[in-house]
Amino acid sequence: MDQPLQEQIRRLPKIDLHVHLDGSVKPETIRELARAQGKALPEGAEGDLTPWMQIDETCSSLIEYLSKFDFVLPFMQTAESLERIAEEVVEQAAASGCLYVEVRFAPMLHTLEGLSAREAILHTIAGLQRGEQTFGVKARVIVICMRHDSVEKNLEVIEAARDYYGKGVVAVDLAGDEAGFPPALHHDVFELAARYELPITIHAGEAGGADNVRESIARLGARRIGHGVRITEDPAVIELVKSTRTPLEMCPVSNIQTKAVTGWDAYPIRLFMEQGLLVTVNTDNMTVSGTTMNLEYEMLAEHCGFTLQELAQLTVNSAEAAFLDGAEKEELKAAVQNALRMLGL
Ligand SMILES: O=c1[nH]cnc2c1ncn2[C@@H]1O[C@H](CO)[C@@H](O)[C@H]1O
Ligand SMILES: [Zn+2]
Repeated sequence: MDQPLQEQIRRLPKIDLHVHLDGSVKPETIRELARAQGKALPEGAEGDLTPWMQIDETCSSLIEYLSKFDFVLPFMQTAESLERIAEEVVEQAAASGCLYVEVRFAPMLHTLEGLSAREAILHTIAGLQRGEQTFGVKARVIVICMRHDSVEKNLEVIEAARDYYGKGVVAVDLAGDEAGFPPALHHDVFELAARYELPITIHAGEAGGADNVRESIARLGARRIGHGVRITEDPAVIELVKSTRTPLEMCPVSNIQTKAVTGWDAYPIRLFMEQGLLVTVNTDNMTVSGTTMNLEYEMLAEHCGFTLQELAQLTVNSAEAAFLDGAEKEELKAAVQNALRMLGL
């Protein structure tokens, strides 16, 4: 990529609304946590741990992509590890010029050694707050229900999220194996979330079809959609996303890796923008996908011909789509506009 454009992308303000905590752990941190926690790393994991944590070009599906998370989760079962990793996600976001991040994680995945779901949330918020103070990037939590978990377990997650709503938590989500566990299984869970007036985002239209997006908006009350790339399969769903002004949290590098689309040529981001959808661009998993916000924007410039103005518009969209309330949201929008003005954009 030509140097000046890369440099200009670095200076653009950015916002990451879709980044998983457990998919964004620095490899050196896992080595240090393993040592501190007295846990062995698998045989052969002597040098750089990146290959154990990052997917490569041979990835054929979301299922294969999700297998990478098994490596890190054993080291993310303590208060200290959650706080440190959360803080380091904010550090990485700062390095990519982010003004704001919404970091998501599934508390139940961190309860294997005695932490409760509430404690997992509390410590993740504490880590993000430390990161916010140190690196100057505002950071909030999205609490995830896993698709393969029972309704009872996910109702518990919603209860825990509710306790921290407005105290660091901004929304709830549904993630995991979309093809194996359709949205219909989770009606009761998101009905409770809606009753508590928790904002909802749902991973849909990634490893499943456009119907999952329709169902997530119409039946689960989703206010944003994670990915949504496969709404191309049904014009009526595109229309629904448009008429409800539902922002799409697109994650280009991840979507190419999980084969949600066949390749960059088929990546529908430009199509969605032309159709008037509110599109945002995010990392999904910085370590698993080997990406950063800077790299996502560079890829769009390189493969989809995005100009600097078009990239700037994506950040404006993200500020609009953020799960922040009144004054805080206005502040974020103003910060984006200020930063763009300083760049002459
Ligand atoms: O792109 C994705 N689609 C669906 N599920 C995902 C994706 N990325 C991560 N996770 C799942 O979310 C869990 C909590 O962060 C991760 O452990 C992973 O299983
Ligand atoms: Zn995701």
